[in-house]
Amino acid sequence: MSDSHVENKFIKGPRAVGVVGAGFNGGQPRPGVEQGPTELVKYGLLDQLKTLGWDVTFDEKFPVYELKGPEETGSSGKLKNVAYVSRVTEDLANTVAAFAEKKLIPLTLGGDHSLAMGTIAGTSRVYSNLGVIWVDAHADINTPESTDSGNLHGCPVSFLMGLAGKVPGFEWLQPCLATNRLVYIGLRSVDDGEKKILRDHKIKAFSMHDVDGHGIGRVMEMALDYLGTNAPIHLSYDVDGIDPTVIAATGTPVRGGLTFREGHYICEKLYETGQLVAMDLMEVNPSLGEVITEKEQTIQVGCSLVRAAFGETLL
Ligand SMILES: NC(=[NH2+])NCCC[C@H](N)C(=O)O
Ligand SMILES: [Mn+2]
Ligand SMILES: [Mn+2]
Repeated sequence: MSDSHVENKFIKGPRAVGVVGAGFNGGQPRPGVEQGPTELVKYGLLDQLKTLGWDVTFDEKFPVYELKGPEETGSSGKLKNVAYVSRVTEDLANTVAAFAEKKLIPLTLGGDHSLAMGTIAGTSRVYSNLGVIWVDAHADINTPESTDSGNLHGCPVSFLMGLAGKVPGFEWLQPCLATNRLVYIGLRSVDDGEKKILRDHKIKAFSMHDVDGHGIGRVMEMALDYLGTNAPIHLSYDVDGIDPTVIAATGTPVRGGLTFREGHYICEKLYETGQLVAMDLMEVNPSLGEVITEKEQTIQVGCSLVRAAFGETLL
């Protein structure tokens, strides 16, 4: 059993977490995800952290972000809500950076995953050589050109890496994450354009196929090896990385995901390393949950098995 008081390599002194409630849904079309932080807090998350011996500071400034006006819903090319996402993520970057500077571990509760533009931009201001572990069914690395949906929660990684080019409205966000400072775990729904980006930039990715093949223990070992034992690590956790039989209330569920244990092992292992300096918990949408009939399920699984046999999940 590991000691529950592992010393953090980067944050000495009191164990303090800065919780940011980021109730925001502008990076995708499904309402409800803005209630994620409120529900997590209502369920007792803050008290649970305190019970574990953490000093908890809760930023209550933005329980739910509000659209300022119609100009924020305007699109730019294929991208939707550019002004809205830009304003909120810039704000979030400042909030997260302020916590990190004060030696708190920022824990951002989403909200949709476009928020990671803000959280990772924020921590990268404070920590050099930051590594990111991105747990997700999706790669979220679409560019303004490659995106089909135009939803910005499918794009944060390309924005952070500077692969999106200069996006009007996003002048505040400068490239702050090198292509070799990120590792994905759990991928299984990656768009063709994204696969090309991953290959072209040799981005480190452990798909579900890799998790099956190596086991989650070995995958974490390789991920940590890759980022380095002396690097601060930001964990950006999209709950849809976990299987929908476990996590149903999320906007873009994909079957065949991490088990309950695999999902937890990632967090436990990171804690053990003492390298975790920030965490996001994203895409919790309390208003969702899916019920489908047996007939639909059979057709869906049949198609999905055929697609798997024909290369769909190959990166
Ligand atoms: N954070 C997420 N759940 N992202 C889902 C992205 C899905 C798809 N790749 C898109 O670009 O729209
Ligand atoms: Mn996802
Ligand atoms: Mn995501």
